[in-house]
Amino acid sequence: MKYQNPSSFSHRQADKIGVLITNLGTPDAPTKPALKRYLKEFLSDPRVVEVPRLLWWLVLNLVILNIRPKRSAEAYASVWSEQGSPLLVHTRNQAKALAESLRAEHGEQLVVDFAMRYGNPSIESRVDTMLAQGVRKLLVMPLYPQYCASTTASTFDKLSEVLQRRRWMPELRFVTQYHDDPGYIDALVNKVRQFREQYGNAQKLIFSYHGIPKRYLMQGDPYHCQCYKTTRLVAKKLGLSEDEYLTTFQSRFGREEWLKPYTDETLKKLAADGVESVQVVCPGFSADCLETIEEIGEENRDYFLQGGGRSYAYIPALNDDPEHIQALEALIRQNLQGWSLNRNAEQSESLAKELSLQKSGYTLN
Ligand SMILES: C=CC1=C(C)c2cc3[nH]c(cc4nc(cc5[nH]c(cc1n2)c(C)c5CCC(=O)O)C(CCC(=O)O)=C4C)c(C)c3C=C
Ligand SMILES: [Fe+2]
Ligand SMILES: [Fe+2]
Repeated sequence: MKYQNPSSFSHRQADKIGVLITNLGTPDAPTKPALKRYLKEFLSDPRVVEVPRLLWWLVLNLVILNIRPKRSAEAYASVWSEQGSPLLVHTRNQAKALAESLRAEHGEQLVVDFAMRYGNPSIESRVDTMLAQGVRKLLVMPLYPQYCASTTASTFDKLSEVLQRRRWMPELRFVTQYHDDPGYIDALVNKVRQFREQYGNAQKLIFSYHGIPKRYLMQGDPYHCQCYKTTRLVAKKLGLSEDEYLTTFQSRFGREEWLKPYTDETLKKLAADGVESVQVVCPGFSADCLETIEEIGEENRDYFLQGGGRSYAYIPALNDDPEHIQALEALIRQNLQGWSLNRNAEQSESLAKELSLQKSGYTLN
């Protein structure tokens, strides 16, 4: 069937509102075959690698997927816990905390879940579960504070690809960014403050964001500007002067130029210039993952300390900190406005009355 319906659909279901938070995704296991599957899906996305398809197919399948999975599997193994990949664990906890606080107020009418753009749990599986539960209004919120076509728009592509194959699509809302949201900014400010109260200050606070090719910025992607604005708002609230903080970009991939200054080169230079202490915060990552724990927490620490620096600290992501959950909850409420959450009994009735199938002689499976 070209257009599918959820198998458990029933006209007797009351309408529900769904909130789906998403993140990038992660391999199913820290192994070479799992990494090959994950990287193939991720790096085949034309929103991520904007290169002519045939050329990229050859490079990806003949070179990258024969080299990278082994190296990446080793890196993932170093951050993996008993519960799984950090990104999966934190995102699951975020969804659980949001479900608890939102459902405490709105009850069964609201369904909260999470999905991953690549790998599992897939957007397709979670959207189908929601449709089967009777979700007729769906709010999707990718946990990328700064908009980027490679992440935010790619999530929308996937969502619309799934819904293109469904008979009954829900009403839809999609959050594209929250880089300057006051709740998000305050959560970051307090995270840095609390860290500094406990461990003391550093000469420099580095705001490190995931990089993208510079080409994407030149072609109009607002990501770079939104990163700088997040930094500026946080630094201002912290009362930092211009020489006390920096914005940098990490996680380069491939040979072309990415957004500069690069985090690793900056840390090497700071050490060489005699800076003794730095703290690094990664506001673009709503959850700790390989790129923060291993790349910032370990690899870049080594660059700085081996280059002559004396003190290096990574300030963890907001993860499921109560203040982060509150900020996300406020954003969700804001975006649910007008979707009546406290419907009266009459409105909550199912479609069973209007479509009295038995009476008209139809049966639906
Ligand atoms: C190839 C190009 C890539 C672009 C463009 C890119 C943009 C981008 N990525 C994130 C967030 C994350 N990326 C993560 C891992 C990761 N990213 C790339 C490549 C690009 N990212 C690769 C190949 C990998 C896999 C890891 C590896 O093999 O080295 C992660 C971590 C996932 C995890 O499981 O822990 C996140 C999160 C953003 C926000 C972004 C653009 C703004
Ligand atoms: Fe990435
Ligand atoms: Fe900019």
